Amino acid sequence: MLIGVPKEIKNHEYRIGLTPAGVKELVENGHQVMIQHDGGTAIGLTNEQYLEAGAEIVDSAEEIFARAEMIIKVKEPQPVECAMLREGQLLFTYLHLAPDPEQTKLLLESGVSAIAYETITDAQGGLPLLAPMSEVAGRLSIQEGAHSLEKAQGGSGVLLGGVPGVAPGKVCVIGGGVVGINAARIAMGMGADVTILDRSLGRLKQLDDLYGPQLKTLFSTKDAIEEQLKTCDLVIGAVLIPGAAAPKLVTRDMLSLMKPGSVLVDVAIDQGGCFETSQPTTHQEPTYVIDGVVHYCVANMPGAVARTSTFALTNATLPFAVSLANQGLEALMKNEHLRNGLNVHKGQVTCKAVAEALNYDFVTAEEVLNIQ
Ligand SMILES: NC(=O)C1=CN([C@@H]2O[C@H](COP(=O)(O)OP(=O)(O)OC[C@H]3O[C@@H](n4cnc5c(N)ncnc54)[C@H](O)[C@@H]3O)[C@@H](O)[C@H]2O)C=CC1
Ligand SMILES: CC(=O)C(=O)O
Ligand SMILES: [Mg+2]
Repeated sequence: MLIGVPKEIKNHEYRIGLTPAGVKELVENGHQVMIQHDGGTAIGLTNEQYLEAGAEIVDSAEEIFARAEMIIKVKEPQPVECAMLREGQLLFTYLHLAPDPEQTKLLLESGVSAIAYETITDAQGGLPLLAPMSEVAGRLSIQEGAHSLEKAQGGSGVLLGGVPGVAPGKVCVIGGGVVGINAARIAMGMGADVTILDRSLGRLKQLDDLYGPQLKTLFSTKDAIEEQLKTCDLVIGAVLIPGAAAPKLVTRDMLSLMKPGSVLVDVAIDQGGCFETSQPTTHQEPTYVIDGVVHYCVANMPGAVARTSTFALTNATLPFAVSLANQGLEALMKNEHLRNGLNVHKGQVTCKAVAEALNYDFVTAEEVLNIQ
């Protein structure tokens, strides 16, 4: 198969869809890979390294989109990229369609078969291609939150770890999945006072078993969240209902419960955000203030640490990319977990949560792929 990897064009997005090692593996499987010129240069992955791995270096995104049978990316295609997709082509990337009617419409119009990293599943009920970026974003959320608490950033001036004789800052993490546990781990490492909330008692038990009394666990209700808002310095939004728009767990009214200069980091912003006042921001201008509360809502957080993130992402995507390259759509027919990634196929929505969020007819992947 001829595979194309364009340079990412989202604001301050320096990740790339394949590392040179990933290219080498695909080439060894008998495939051809095109990498856009300087696609990885910003993170030290040079054109020479890609050439050595067996890639063809191609000057323009236009040529890559025109020639490739499968496009491998990181972020959801931007409108100019959607315009270059076509029927019969595979798109393998993050999509986050539920909160994004415009992109959904463009993908449907293109006829492309779009497989979203974030809805591919595994046998344990996890999301193996979302997990590596959730690990990055979870860890980064505390780094960004700590920075946003600084006075010069509009924060209250609290040091999360405190110092001898001064209490540490309080961190509340809403959602105890992959983002949540990674955020909690870093916050505890910095010496903060950390509470984590989830609606899954099983998950809270796991977290309690792992961290003991150093981590406080709470069942997530409106009341529990309101109580936390009154005392917390930093709140991390880390909930997910797979494929669906995030539930709004903190309303604008509830901001008045918070101390001035407190910080909300809404990691769930890529699914629309779990705070009512969240609006997607960029690495260039990551924060804004509403009712005295600093909001950090960057939808591509791992792009800030693009080198680490690119290696972590390719580690997880590569086995699926190889399988798609070897078998095309057959790979989806054979593997139900990969099939769960199919969101859009030849003008139809094949992810139930996306169809429900955006009012489209839902057709199962089995139906569109003619699986009996
Ligand atoms: N902004 C960014 O750059 C990035 C954003 N993300 C996003 O972060 C979010 C979380 O991802 P993961 O941790 O991987 O998901 P996950 O599925 O591992 O964890 C989500 C957790 O939320 C819990 N939950 C659901 N409803 C809840 C509620 N009402 N209250 C408390 N907990 C609730 C679930 O029980 C689950 O434990 C997703 O929207 C994901 O797309 C992930 C990576 C990067
Ligand atoms: C998961 C996601 O949206 C990201 O890594 O940018
Ligand atoms: Mg989007």
